Amino acid sequence: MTEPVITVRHLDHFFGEGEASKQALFDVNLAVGRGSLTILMGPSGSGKTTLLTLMGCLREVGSGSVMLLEHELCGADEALRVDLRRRLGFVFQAHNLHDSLTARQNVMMGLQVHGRGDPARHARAADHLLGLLGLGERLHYLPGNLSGGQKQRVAIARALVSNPNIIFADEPTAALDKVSGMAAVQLFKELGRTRGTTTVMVTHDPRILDLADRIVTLEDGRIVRDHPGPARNEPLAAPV
Ligand SMILES: Nc1ncnc2c1ncn2[C@@H]1O[C@H](COP(=O)(O)OP(=O)(O)OP(=O)(O)O)[C@@H](O)[C@H]1O
Repeated sequence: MTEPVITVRHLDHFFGEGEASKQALFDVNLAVGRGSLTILMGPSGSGKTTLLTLMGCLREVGSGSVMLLEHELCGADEALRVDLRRRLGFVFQAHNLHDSLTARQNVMMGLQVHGRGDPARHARAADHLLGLLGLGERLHYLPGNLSGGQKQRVAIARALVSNPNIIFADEPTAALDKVSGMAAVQLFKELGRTRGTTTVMVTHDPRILDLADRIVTLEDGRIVRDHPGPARNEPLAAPV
């Protein structure tokens, strides 16, 4: 594996406190290599989203260890987590686009949270990604005039435009047809190859599995399988 950008050790997670407390993750251990595409699978309620949000600094890590980009998240303060989140891209099912902004402007929002910059350069970066995702003709459309799949692709472009170190995606292709779903995941892979961008993705989409470097399956809050995906380009074992 390339050097890990995420290392999870003995991670437990509980929702609620006292008698109402419910354990959602049990002793999860995982290392994710730079530039790889890791898929998290498993039945509903198995803990995929919980794990993704813990690794993505969207929840506090209370037990065990998560090293993210060389920083420990267990006990990390909000300032560090905010700082780290700036280096991450998120694609979630509820795409949270701004209804009053065009596709281009929504994607540019992904850059504006990083501070001021040259608006013309931001627009060019947004247009480039929207073009790669097949929305070059829809730059000036408002979300209300886009289909569910087109909105999802705008959300993907917004997550990618800041050139994040790691992309966390929860069912990013659920609303997409086969061609645009594959194109989106190919783009994640391409970014992995050319820029070392790492992707961790929850999906039930069997069409995507062929593109995975790694497939991790959760059940009842535990990793029950962790194996190389078909696209893994390293040899499975060192030759002897
Ligand atoms: N905010 C919460 N409060 C209490 N329990 C929660 C909360 N979020 C998740 N859970 C519970 O934690 C467990 C894991 O949920 P999680 O959403 O991580 O599963 P999942 O594998 O992502 O499921 P799905 O595929 O349906 O999204 C479930 O039993 C769920 O009910």
